[in-house]
Amino acid sequence: MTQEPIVRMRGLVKHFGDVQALRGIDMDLPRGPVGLLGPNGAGKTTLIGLLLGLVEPTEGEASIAGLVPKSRADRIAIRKRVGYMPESDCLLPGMTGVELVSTLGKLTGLSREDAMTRAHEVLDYVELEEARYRPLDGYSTGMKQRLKLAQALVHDPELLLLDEPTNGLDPKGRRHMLSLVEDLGRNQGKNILLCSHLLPDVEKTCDHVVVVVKGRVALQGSIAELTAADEARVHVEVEERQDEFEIALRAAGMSPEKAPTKGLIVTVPDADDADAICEVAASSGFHLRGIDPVRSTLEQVFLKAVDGADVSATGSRPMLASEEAAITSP
Ligand SMILES: Nc1ncnc2c1ncn2[C@@H]1O[C@H](COP(=O)(O)OP(=O)(O)OP(=O)(O)O)[C@@H](O)[C@H]1O
Repeated sequence: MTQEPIVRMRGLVKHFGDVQALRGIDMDLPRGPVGLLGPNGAGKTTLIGLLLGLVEPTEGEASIAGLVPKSRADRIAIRKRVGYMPESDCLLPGMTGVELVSTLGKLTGLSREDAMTRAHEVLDYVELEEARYRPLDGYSTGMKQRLKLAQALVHDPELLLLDEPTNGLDPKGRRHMLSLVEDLGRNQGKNILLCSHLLPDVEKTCDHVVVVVKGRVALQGSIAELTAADEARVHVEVEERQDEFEIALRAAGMSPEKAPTKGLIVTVPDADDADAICEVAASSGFHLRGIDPVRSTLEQVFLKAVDGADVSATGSRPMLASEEAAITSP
């Protein structure tokens, strides 16, 4: 049986004066960890604001687990069922970590005792051990980000909205944050909407992706399906004499190209039907080392989706895997 989508959006439009932040979003968000990707200004934060009832739509409607943010009663119910980790600093100066998390837990409707018990549990989870008793003003950026995640988790919500959780983190802090998000989605079965402009973050933690460009959904689907084997292309390697094999393939009417590292990429009518390549190899005495369907990377899928949109300026589009080295190298 297919599960109900956790979030539904129908005809969502949002204008800020002349700015058309969202231009008609229709989307059913599946359960599990979902990445919300898009260039700066695409409308991601506006979408999250609409889901939380912090922003009113100009047109259309959104719902979370059947609850509608524009209804006041539903907004209160949504607060109990949704955990929100904002991109901006939301921490109250002067408080200790445990005071902040338990206070925000009470605001979601937990009793004093439950809020305190849960605060300790989630602070353990994000590894803020003894730091929990220190004023949060002295926390490092990484500790503050983990504290923000802890407050989003305190009431064990059904849906987590995480807005740029790795923002400002050094490589070690980023790895730690991603391992927590991955654990929440993959091992603890949390529904997550991870809003990010970092493509590798989404690739590591999410099963499903939604790409928003200029206020519209440019692409959505399961990452496995979107990057599934390209039906028409296979990667071929021979034991030796690759150049001669390439010539033999051309003579047989195919158009092989050199693969970026080694081997050849050959376009065939169907990736499962590589018989023609095997026949060329057998008839000319080449020993095949392997024939594998070519998979797309999320990076290629993303670039295809935003084709036509202006993604050329550095910093105005999600970071690609090839650029990840800069943020992952120690
Ligand atoms: N309160 C507001 N008043 C006016 N314009 C706004 C407001 N909030 C957002 N916008 C505009 O709406 C558009 C979408 O903004 P939004 O913050 O939702 O994008 P985003 O995808 O989250 O971008 P970023 O990754 O930079 O945070 C932008 O052009 C932005 O300038």
